Amino acid sequence: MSTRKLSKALKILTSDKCMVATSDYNDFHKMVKRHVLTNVLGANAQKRHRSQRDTMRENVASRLHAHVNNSPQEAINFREIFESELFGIALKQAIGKDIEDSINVEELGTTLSRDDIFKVLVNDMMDGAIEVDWRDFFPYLRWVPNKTIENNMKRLSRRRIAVMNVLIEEQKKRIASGEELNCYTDYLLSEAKTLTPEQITMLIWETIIETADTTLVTTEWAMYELAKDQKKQDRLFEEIQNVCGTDKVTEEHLSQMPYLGAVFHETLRKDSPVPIVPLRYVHEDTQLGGYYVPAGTEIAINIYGCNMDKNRWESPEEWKPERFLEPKHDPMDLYKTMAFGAGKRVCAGSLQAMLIVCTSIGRLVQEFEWKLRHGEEENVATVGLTTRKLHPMHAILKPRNW
Ligand code: HEM
Repeated sequence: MSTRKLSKALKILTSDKCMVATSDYNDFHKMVKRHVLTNVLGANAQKRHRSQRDTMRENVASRLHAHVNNSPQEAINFREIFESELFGIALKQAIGKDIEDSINVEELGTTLSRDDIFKVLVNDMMDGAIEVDWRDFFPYLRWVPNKTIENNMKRLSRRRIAVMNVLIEEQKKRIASGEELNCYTDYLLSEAKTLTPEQITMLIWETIIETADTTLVTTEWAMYELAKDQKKQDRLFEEIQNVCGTDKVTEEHLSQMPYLGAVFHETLRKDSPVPIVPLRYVHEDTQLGGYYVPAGTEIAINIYGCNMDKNRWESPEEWKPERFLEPKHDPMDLYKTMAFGAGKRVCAGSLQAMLIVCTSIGRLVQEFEWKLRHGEEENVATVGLTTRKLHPMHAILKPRNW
């Protein structure tokens, strides 16, 4: 049951399954998953991209300090800063560099700023992915035209491809001038000879959208929970002080900080960023948990439901990192909440997500005391394909002396 079935909207937005995450389970999937792990997301690739993550943490910390220095009483919109820095990492991994100026997209007859590009490549696509075409639910009526949704998806897709083509053309010129960078574009252009230009464009874009969203969602929820619960935040700060002393939190410290790991896992459990695994499609008759599952069945795995099951978790509605400190939990086991799925289609980005989320939370709590803005506690609604907070968290920060 390792293949995917897509909605009409997703078929258009993924250029008919032309991504690792949405492809059928076949040779194409195996090849492109190997490519993304080799150059971007696998353990060795992540070592090579290490300095980008370190730079990101420094940038986030200094932007937060700048805000506190200028307006200490004013609540900060954490998402604005974190999202922008995360997009920077996504671009560096994908095309080798961040976007500093605006770019001219001739095909669209316009010039786009970095924020506009983020919207075209990430936000518009996330919104498009949850467009509901009623024909998905009544396949025997698929012949009835529904041009509004179809045209809208085609427009979004065309804009995304136009922007990606400009970014990739710039990199081709750079490579032709003799400047090579450690990034997915350089790798695919030189190694993936059997892929078409359209496939290469889609695969490069895929790493951008995947880096830019779920990691933000997880970090924002974790900071919300910590800012809401002073005692748990103090406990984490104490652990950071004991382990890091006067050094800044780095990736080397992670294995010595079980409470930080527990904060990560508990956030994935209670605020699962991908609450339902992208639909799996059964391509061969099979057995699952003693049940016969015929080929052609679509399976939706409700991770949120599993993680809120009272028979498995005590008081599941409470955010309690302590539950992950029990000896039965191995802190490096990324799959105890199933937040990253499992099996052949397991998330390829779990290591990157863990490294960025954990070190960011550690550094943010090391630098500042976090308190939610008045009235912020009630803002728990979510919106979108992932569990993005509907209202970005606003917190008041107080620099710590450490
Ligand atoms: C906390 C952050 C993240 C969560 C919770 C998450 C969750 C998931 C889930 C549930 C799946 C489907 C797994 C299945 O069907 O069993 C998935 C697939 C995938 N994810 Fe993630 N993800 C995260 C971060 C990332 C990042 C940062 C990247 C890459 C930059 C990424 C890349 C992928 C890819 C390529 C797949 C498709 C794998 C395949 O189909 O073989 N993910 N993710």
